[in-house]
Amino acid sequence: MPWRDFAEELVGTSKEAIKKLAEYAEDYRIYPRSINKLGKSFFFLAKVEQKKKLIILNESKHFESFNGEIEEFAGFKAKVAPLNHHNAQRLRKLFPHTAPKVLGNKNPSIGLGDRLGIATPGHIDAVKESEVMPVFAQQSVRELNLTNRSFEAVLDDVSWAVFQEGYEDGFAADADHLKNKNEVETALDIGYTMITLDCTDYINNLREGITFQELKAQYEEIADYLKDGLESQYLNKTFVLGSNHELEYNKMNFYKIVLTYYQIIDFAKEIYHLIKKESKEIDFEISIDETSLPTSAEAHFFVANELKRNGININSLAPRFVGSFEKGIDYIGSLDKFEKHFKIHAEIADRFGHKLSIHSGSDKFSLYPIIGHHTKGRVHVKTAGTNWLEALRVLAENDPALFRDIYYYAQKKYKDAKEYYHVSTELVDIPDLARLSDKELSELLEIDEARQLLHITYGFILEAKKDGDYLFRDKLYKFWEKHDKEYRKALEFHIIKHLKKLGFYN
Ligand SMILES: O=C(O)[C@@H](O)[C@H](O)[C@H](O)C(=O)CO
Repeated sequence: MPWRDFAEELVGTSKEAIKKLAEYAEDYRIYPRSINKLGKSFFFLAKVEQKKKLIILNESKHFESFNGEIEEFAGFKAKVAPLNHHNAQRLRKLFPHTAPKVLGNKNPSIGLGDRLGIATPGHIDAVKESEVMPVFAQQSVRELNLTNRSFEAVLDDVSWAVFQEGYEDGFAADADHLKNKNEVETALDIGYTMITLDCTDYINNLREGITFQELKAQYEEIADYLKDGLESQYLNKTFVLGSNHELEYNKMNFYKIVLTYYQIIDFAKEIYHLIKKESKEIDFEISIDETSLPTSAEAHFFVANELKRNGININSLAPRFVGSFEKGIDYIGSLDKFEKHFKIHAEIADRFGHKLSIHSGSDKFSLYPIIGHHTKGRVHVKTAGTNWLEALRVLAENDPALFRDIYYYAQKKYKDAKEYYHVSTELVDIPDLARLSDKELSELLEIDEARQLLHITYGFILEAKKDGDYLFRDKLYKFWEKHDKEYRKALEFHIIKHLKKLGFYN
C-alpha cells in the first residue's frame, strides 16, 4: 500500500497531520513497502527500540491472532508483535505472498541459500527485474547443524523479509540435502515447497579399478526379481537420444550402474509416498551429486527411467558433473569436456521432463554460458555460501579489525571445517593477512584460497564462544544491521552477475 494512501487513510489529508506521521514514521523507521491494509487494520514493519516489529494499527479480529503487546503508535491503538515463529505462521496465512510457492515449470530458477537470515532483501533486489524464480529459503541440514538454525527459522526470516519488501512475485522454499523420513516430514510440516533428497547413503561407490569378476560376484547377490526386471530393460540394449547420441548398456557398465544406484529407487519411493500425501504440489529433487565419480549419461538415464517406471515424479535431478565443482570458486576442468557431457545430461533431463540442478552452483562463471545455452533456461542453479562471502566482503571494507579477527579464527578452524566440505585449498595455500593493509583486505574475496577458507568455516565463526559468550556472532549481526544497505547492494550486484552470465537477465 503506497505510503500516501496509508497516511491519508490514517490521519486524513491535512498536510500537518501527514507531516507529523511522516516524522513519526522516520523515527520508528517504518518500512514503507511493508504497509498493507486488511479490513480495518494496517499492517507494517517498523523498528521499535532498535528491534524490528510487526505493527498492527486499528483493532480488528487480527489483533488476537498475533502475539505481542497493545501499545500506542502515532496516537493509535496498536498491537506491537515480535517477529517470532507464531507470528510468522499467522503472517503467511493472512498475506499469501509471504508463503512459499512451488517452482513447478517456472524456469529458470535459482537457489539463494542464506546462512545468516538477512540476505533476502538483497536477493529480492537481484531477481525482481528478472524472469528467474527464486528459492529464497534454502539451507541444507549440514548448514543448519553448523549454524545452529532450524528450517522454521530459515523460512520465517524469508517471510518477514518478503513482507518488509512488499515482494509479491513468489518464491520457493527448499529443504536441502535431506537424508531421512523424519527430516522430510519436518520440512513438509513447516510448509517447505521443495524437498531435495540426498541419496548419498544409498549410493554404493564402487572401488575404482574393480574387476569384472568382482562386479559380477556383487551383482549376483542382488535379488533375482530385481535383476530380471532390470536386465530385460537395459542389458545389451541401446537407447538413442534426439541428438542421435547412443546410450549403450553392456555387462560392465550395466553391472556398475545397477550396483551403484539401484538402492536409491526404493529410498526415493518411500519419500515420494510422504510427498504425495501433501494436499499441495511439492517440487521433488533427487541429489546424486555427492558421489566419488561423475554421473555417466547412462547412469543418469537409468536413474531417471527407474524413477519413472516406479511412478516417482521428480522436478529436478542433481548429477555429479565431470570436472570439479568446489565451493566458492569457478569450475576446475576442461570446458570442452564439460560441455560434451553436460549437453547429453541436458538432453536426458529434457526427455524425462525434469530439470538439471547445479549444486555448488555459485561462482561457476566459466560454465554459465554453456549451462544457459544447453538448458535453454530449464535449469536450477543452487547457491548459498557465496551470499555469506558477500557479507564478509562488506565486513572487510568497513570493519577491518573484526574481519582480521575472524580470518585468523577461520585459519585455526580450517582443518575441522574440511571434515564437512571437500575443497582443494590447503592451509599452507591461504594468503597471510599480516602483509595486507586494511584497504587491501576486501581483495581477499577475489582469491580462491581465501574464498574457500571463509566459505566453509562459516559455522565455526558464527558459533565461536568464549566463557559462554559469542566471540563474533553478536558483533557481526550488529555490524550487518548497520551496513544493511551495503550488503543489499553487494548481493544485488553479485547475484545479477550470475544471472547475466547464465543469460537469465536482460
Ligand atoms: O553448504 C551446503 O551444505 C549447501 O550450500 C549445499 O552445498 C547446497 O546444496 C549447494 O549446493 C549450494 O551451492
